[in-house]
Amino acid sequence: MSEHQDPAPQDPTPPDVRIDEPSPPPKLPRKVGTSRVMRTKDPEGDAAKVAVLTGALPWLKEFHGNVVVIKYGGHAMVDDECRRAFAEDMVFLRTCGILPVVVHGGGPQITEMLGRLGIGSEFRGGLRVTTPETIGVVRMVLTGQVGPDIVGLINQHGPMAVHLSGEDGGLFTAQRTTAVVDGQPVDVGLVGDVVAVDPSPVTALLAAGHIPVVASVAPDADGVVHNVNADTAAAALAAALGAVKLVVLTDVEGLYADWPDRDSLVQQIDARELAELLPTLDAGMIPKMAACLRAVEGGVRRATVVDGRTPHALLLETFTTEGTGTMVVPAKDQEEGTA
Ligand SMILES: Nc1ncnc2c1ncn2[C@@H]1O[C@H](COP(=O)(O)OP(=O)(O)O)[C@@H](O)[C@H]1O
Ligand SMILES: CC(=O)N[C@@H](CCC(=O)OP(=O)(O)O)C(=O)O
Repeated sequence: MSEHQDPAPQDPTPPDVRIDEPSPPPKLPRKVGTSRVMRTKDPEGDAAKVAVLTGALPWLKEFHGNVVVIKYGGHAMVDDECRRAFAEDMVFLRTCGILPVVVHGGGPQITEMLGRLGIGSEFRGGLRVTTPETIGVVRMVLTGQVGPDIVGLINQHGPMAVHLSGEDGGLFTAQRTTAVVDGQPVDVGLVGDVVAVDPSPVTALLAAGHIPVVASVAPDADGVVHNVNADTAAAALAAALGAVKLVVLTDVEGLYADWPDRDSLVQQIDARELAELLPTLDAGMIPKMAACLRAVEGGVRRATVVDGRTPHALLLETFTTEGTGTMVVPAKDQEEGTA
């Protein structure tokens, strides 16, 4: 596998969702502690700091004014330090003129709430078996608990984040789907795939200087609400927004080609190689890697799976050439038409 690549030439988002001049983010309150302190000379330390800052320049140029979709998985939300770091990273991106859009999961939080209500959880092919009783709990936890918690964390830095779900403003239309187990389709109840996206509620929030935070429940064409895997929702939204990048934050270092062999971490993989590997993957990774593939095939230039348990892994991934985690790129002959 080769290294993470240098920035590709600037390539704007499609005209219908393009945000030409992002409005400046709201002014952040001035914090005590930003003044300089006396320190001893440290030329080597200073040179390292300068190298980090100048090394970020090509990436700042590449992403400025462009949408980056961040999938924030429920397993990456459990540690307080990581949650605070995640919120800082969102504000960092927005303050740099990048347009972050968060799509959040909440699988463990849903499982916990179902347990408290005496309802069991079953997953098939990485998807939750969702009964009419379960979908009520999924909707309540994602839109009434996990989403507002993320908004609250980000908004400690200023009133930037706004929550919405796939039900709001016609954002997502779902269609009932099946899981794939041993190559066979399996019914998992009220679980949907995203078959249409109207990104205008999200682009309106971006244009107003906000950070949209999106929950992955969505109505079908008849208005019946479905449970959508958050990786799937993030990929569909990233493609519809013409995002330059999808970053998936999870609880593992990246994709292991030969799970659980820790020597098999994949640094970079192209869409064709991933399509071949996909049928061999275990449950949790199937929707995640299928989502990365879908995003890249939908025109997103890069999709990366990053360890959300490491504070600021997202910044490392975004602003360094080495990156971190696993990066999915278009296959060479697919690269041309890629956004
Ligand atoms: N090939 C693989 N590479 C990495 N992780 C894998 C692989 N196969 C299965 N996994 C499991 O998938 C988990 C991530 O999926 P999941 O729990 O659904 O994450 P999230 O809640 O972030 O969506 C990892 O913690 C790991 O246990
Ligand atoms: C259909 C399906 O499985 N939906 C997921 C939605 C939440 C999610 O995807 O959360 P994570 O990203 O934290 O896994 C679920 O019910 O758990």
